[in-house]
Amino acid sequence: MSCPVSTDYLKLWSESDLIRAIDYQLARQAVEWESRYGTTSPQDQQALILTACAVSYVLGRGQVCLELSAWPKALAVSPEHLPTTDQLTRCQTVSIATSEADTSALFVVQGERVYLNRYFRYEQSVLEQIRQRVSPEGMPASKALATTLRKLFPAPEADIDWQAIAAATACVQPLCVITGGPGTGKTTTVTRLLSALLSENPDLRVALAAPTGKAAARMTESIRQARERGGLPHADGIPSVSFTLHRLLGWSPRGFRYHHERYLPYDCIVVDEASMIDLPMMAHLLSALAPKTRLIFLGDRDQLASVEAGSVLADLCDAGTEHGITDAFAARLGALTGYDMSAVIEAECSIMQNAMVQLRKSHRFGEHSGIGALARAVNQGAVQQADQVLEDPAFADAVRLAVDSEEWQAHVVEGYRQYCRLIEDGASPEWILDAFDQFQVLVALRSGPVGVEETNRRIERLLNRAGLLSDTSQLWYPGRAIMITRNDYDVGLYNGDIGIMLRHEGQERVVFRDAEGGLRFLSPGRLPNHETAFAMTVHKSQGSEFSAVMLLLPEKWQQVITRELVYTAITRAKKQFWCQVGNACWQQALNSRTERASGLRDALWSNNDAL
Ligand SMILES: Nc1ncnc2c1ncn2[C@@H]1O[C@H](COP(=O)(O)OP(=O)(O)OP(=O)(O)O)[C@@H](O)[C@H]1O
Repeated sequence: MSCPVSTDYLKLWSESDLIRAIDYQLARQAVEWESRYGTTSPQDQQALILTACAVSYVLGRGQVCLELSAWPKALAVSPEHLPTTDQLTRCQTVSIATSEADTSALFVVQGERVYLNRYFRYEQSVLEQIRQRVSPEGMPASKALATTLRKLFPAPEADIDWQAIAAATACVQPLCVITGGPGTGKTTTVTRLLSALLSENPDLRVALAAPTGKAAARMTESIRQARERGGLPHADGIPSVSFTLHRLLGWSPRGFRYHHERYLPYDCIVVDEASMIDLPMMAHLLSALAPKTRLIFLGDRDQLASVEAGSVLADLCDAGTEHGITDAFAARLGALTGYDMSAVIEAECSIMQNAMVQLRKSHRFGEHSGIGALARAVNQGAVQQADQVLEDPAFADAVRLAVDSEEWQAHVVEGYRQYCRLIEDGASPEWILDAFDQFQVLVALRSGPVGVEETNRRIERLLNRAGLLSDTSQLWYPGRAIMITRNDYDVGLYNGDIGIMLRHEGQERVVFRDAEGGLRFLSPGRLPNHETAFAMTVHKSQGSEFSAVMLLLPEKWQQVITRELVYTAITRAKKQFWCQVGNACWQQALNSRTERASGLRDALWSNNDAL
């Protein structure tokens, strides 16, 4: 941009969808608020307009703050018009007047980072809680803990069993992160470690939670299976249901029931799919914990971050790096598990290092799994290696389809055939819901020829032409699969919940699974916001798994198509993964990372005093 910026100019940007209406509104309001506190130079005013717009714009893209060195490319501003550090500092004097007596700064500037005040406070609150909770050497434990852990994780091998280390860490750290890709044993480990904690204290009050209803339901099921496999002592103390985080914290339109003045009534809380937790939710969760409540996060640091702003899990894991820990903590873990931990001692440790364990060995995807090999290659951005996996006939479970072929359509018809048959036969709703989980089409974008809306229309037409679904030109027809897109606490449906339209007792009903594994039948008119779900975006698929996944990417690469997005899509598949993507888009996707600006990582690294 070469001409000076004015709010009128931003209005034009907003009207042509370059920025969001809310970005323009914030810039306009900033100028209004600023004018109450005296006049500034036109240059300062321009810097203020730009800063307000850019901070809001990056927030809409999941970034907690604006980093001056990473000015958003979409806001094409020539270097001479970029705000200077001095101007930013002066921007801090702009305040929001909530009442005559009460004003608070609109922005907080920290070096090169500019935050909206509220987000700065969330970040500070998370940081403060982590500093208070992570303990350099861990909490004291009973003498029996080592014996219990060695029974639960028997036969020390030559190589360190990181599941045993993760369990020991979570038993002695008030806050702990266990990260790992699919099938690395996060659920198995947490089930065993809960058994160990319950052996220490049979009255321990445990809660299980996840960010979405779908993820909570999956956690319930995984924990049930792990309990059944385990034959674990005190397994009765492990809950058989999981909450959504909103439900755990007692959210209502009036606010949260549990907060810094009324703590959650649990001694230990396990949160699965923690990569999906955004910064405001993380701040609420941490502040609602009693000082002695233990918190265990499970998640995959390499997955896409939350849809809303923040990438807290990845930030915590980045501050934990590899398996390095302090010598005192290594001795502690060694005594608990029987492993020699001397090889992983690091002199310089961040505060998170003694509280984060990464599981690397996948027990689901062995050496011969194409899905596992592809996920690893994509994660490393190794395009050539990923291509080899996709082309190697030995890896039949990870296959690339030619862009101009109609092959994907044949797979879609096959993928949904069994599901459609069950609909036609009027099979039990449980079977139908199970059949729907067998296959899923994933896309990266909302609009365009390979966007979610158009792809759903194409799939409906395909299934109709194949004689598998009828009446697909109607809004509601038997077999229409929908996904809820907004939490509705009154109806009890949550973002990501999947429902299927059926004829039930002579009525049109949409069937959902509830958190306890039962069924709910609702009339279509009662549903909160929803959309057709034969295809869904990769973002919406987080927290779900399917037997087979088909990923459709557009020919032309777009900024949202990153390595993390492709990795998340691949790791939704349990048995089969197909993707249709052109070379250029594939290469660029694997070479692009999702950038998430935040001050958390640096702050966690800089606080070494406690260690
Ligand atoms: N140490 C182990 N030895 C053998 N099998 C294991 C081990 N740990 C886990 N498994 C098996 O690997 C599979 C995946 O384990 P689990 O569900 O605990 O992984 P996860 O990391 O929670 O997976 P997801 O990311 O899908 O939630 C299960 O069948 C489990 O029994």
